[in-house]
Amino acid sequence: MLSGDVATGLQIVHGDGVAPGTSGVNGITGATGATTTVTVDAVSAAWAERFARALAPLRPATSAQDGAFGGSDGPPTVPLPDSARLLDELGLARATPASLLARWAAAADEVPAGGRALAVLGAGPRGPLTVDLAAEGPHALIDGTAGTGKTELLRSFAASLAAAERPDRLELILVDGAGAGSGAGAGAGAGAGEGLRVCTDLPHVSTHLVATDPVRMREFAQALSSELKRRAELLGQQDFATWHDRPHPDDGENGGDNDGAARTAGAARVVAPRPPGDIDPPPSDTLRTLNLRAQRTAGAPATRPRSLLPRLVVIVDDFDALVAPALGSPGRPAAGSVVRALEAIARDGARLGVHLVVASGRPDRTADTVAVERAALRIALDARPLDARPLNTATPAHPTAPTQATHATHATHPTHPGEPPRPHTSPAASTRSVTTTPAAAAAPGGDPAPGRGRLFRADDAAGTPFQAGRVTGRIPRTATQRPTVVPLEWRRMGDPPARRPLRELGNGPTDLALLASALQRAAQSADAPTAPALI
Ligand SMILES: Nc1ncnc2c1ncn2[C@@H]1O[C@H](COP(=O)(O)OP(=O)(O)OP(=O)(O)O)[C@@H](O)[C@H]1O
Repeated sequence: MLSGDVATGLQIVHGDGVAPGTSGVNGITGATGATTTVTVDAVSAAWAERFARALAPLRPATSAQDGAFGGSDGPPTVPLPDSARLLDELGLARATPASLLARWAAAADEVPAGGRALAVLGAGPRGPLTVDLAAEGPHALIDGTAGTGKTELLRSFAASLAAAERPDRLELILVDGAGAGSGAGAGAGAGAGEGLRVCTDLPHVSTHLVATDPVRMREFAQALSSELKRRAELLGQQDFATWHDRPHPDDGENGGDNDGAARTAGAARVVAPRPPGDIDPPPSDTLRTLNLRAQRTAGAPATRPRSLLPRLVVIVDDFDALVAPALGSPGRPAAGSVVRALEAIARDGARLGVHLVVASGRPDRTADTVAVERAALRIALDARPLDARPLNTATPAHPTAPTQATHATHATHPTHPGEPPRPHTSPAASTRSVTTTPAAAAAPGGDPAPGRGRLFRADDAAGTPFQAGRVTGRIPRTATQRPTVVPLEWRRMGDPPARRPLRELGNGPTDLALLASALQRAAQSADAPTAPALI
């Protein structure tokens, strides 16, 4: 019973819950008479409302009601937006060098040896959805039919990896497996048709290969294999994190002229760091292995301390076009060598601090590859909910996940021109990839939104839905003070406030350009050298 002008007097009457009308205290029915009197804090209605709203989104950690409250098997806690801006999900709506430096500094303090490999994929049911390649990978696979947003997600992957860690601790290598400008998504929006090239201004990117020139492709494959060898020799018996965890007396002190033999006692021979790449421009349009590092750091020291062994993430678009190149495609003669180098990463990369992130539009061509088999993180891009997909495509992504009636889709592999016949795919292999037949891209009742997907971690067969963050959208117009009115169900009262729909500036710079510029300035002021180009 609450009394007083602002209801601060509280009398607890201990009742027995019996029928109404029996004797009680102060007219309380069903009470036995025992009372406790307390004085409660006076709070204003506004305070109470704020408190209630703050509590409303909280859910029991484990509860029988998990399903109702959006536990892992239940409905999403927050409905996914139709589109998401990567910079918002990163908390970098105004990407500034200072905000990036703060992030990198936090990473240096908190992260286990070897540095961060964190990527924000986009908006998930409980806020930004993040994957950690170091802890949950080491490798990731993105499956999706044409136009579902694979290239854009790879770009966002690269951008958010870069936002999380300094360029001297994280290096990115980009491969456009089908050549830039191919694919159904090549026609619209900023960066359309450019493949991963739009990411080359990120200071973390050392090398960008477009798989159209056999000579450069072979050079690339050889250089990548040499890099793995260099790392294996440098690390000896240790793994990447252990190596970084050990004291490095020459770190940053003498520019690496001491090969660190003492600190790596017991380690194998220490090999020279990669030489910086040449500074010649790419000889032709189709031959696009850019020497980015040399262009950006003209005048920088030619080598870096040997102890600077960054984590390396190799991001590959159109992996299927490398595995089964089309007849007559210019890169076809050398595609096998690139695939073999990538597969060496899939096999040995974990210990060497090298990660592989591949996107495939044709799981029937890539399901049997080591790169796909070793991908512990799997992303299926498909706009429709799982229950709206044909049975043979609604496949649990992870090999250890229970399988459904899924074997029909890829029961046989087409043999591509020039390829030896391949063995009949086992049912298990056919469930390794997550995507769908080409027809699955069309949702009933309209086009699916690109970027809608589901992340499958090793221990999560059901997967987590998300809307991929877009990073090549134009910087949105600045916010106005106009109120936004949105209908809200009462069950959603505790959700974070709805965001105003984005209105992009027609021809302004893209978010990616904004972020890359801020990253470059941050890298410069942090004196964070990046790896030399691979070739
Ligand atoms: N997360 C996203 N949000 C909004 N639009 C997106 C998103 N991802 C992709 N798009 C748009 O969808 C179209 C196709 O995207 P993208 O090229 O990344 O698809 P894709 O799966 O790589 O296609 P393809 O296999 O044909 O190369 C592009 O116009 C792109 O701008």
